[in-house]
Amino acid sequence: MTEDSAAASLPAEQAVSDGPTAVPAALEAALEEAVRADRLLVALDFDGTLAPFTKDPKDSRATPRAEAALQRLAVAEHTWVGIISGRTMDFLRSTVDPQQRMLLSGSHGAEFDLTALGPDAQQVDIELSAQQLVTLEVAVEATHRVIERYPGSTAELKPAGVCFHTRPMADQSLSDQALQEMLEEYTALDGLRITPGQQVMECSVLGATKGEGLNALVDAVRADLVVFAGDDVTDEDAMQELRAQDVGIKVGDKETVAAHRVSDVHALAEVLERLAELRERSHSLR
Ligand SMILES: O=P(O)(O)OC[C@H]1O[C@H](O[C@H]2O[C@H](CO)[C@@H](O)[C@H](O)[C@H]2O)[C@H](O)[C@@H](O)[C@@H]1O
Repeated sequence: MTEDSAAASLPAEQAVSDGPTAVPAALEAALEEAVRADRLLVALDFDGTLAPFTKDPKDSRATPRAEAALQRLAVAEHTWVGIISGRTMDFLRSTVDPQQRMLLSGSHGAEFDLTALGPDAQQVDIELSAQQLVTLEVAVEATHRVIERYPGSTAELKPAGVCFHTRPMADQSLSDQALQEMLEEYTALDGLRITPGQQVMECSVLGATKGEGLNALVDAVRADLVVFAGDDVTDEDAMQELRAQDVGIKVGDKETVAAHRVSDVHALAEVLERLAELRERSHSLR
């Protein structure tokens, strides 16, 4: 049994309840330790972790509680908030962090905007070779072929890839079938990194992972300790990079190497609130 599955099996009254939060006891203990770090990075996936799923990807937003906690953490001393997402940098800049307080890694670790650290900070944009552009075009054509066969499915175009969405489809078994067909189409093509997700099948002509995204943020702020949360398969690439002292939190019930688990975006928002509160308190005592 992992530390947190032990915590999850505790009776409700044994969960720590302090003010508005009810964080599992093992996770509460890990957060109390984490806030003692000199340099703390709080790194988060976006969809399914901060934001509930929506039919149209353009509509998704972090929950108000998560957003408020992130803003508190982003202005806390020696504390940085990072977003490591499959979303495009345009979406992260315009919708997730318009106030430019966060470190951003988009397209699953392929692009970065670290200007929250200062005007000279690193920015990495996506540049594709001629061959990669051709591969991307072929992948987009394959996506449209499957969309024609499955009404309701949609495509989300990205600078280095394409995301095939089935959430708008009413019939779950047809949605599963469509995802399988999309996987087969992408697998038949060379030069693609394929990442299944929550009612999406995504491919990219770049091989970057969220593990690389996380390591770049850790290096940029020289973080002693990371708290990372994510819900999906691609987040496991970042979970795998966590060090002994770091805190990994899985959102939802998918398989994970993380030591801790919470049920959904709302439970994660409570954890972030608690983290903000503990970090502020620990600084006020220094
Ligand atoms: O790494 P993430 O921040 O979790 O992004 C992964 C993909 O998330 C988005 O798709 C998911 O959220 C959509 C909006 O709620 C939902 O419609 C879809 O079913 C989910 O899979 C996003 O649209 C993709 O671009 C991201 O790669």
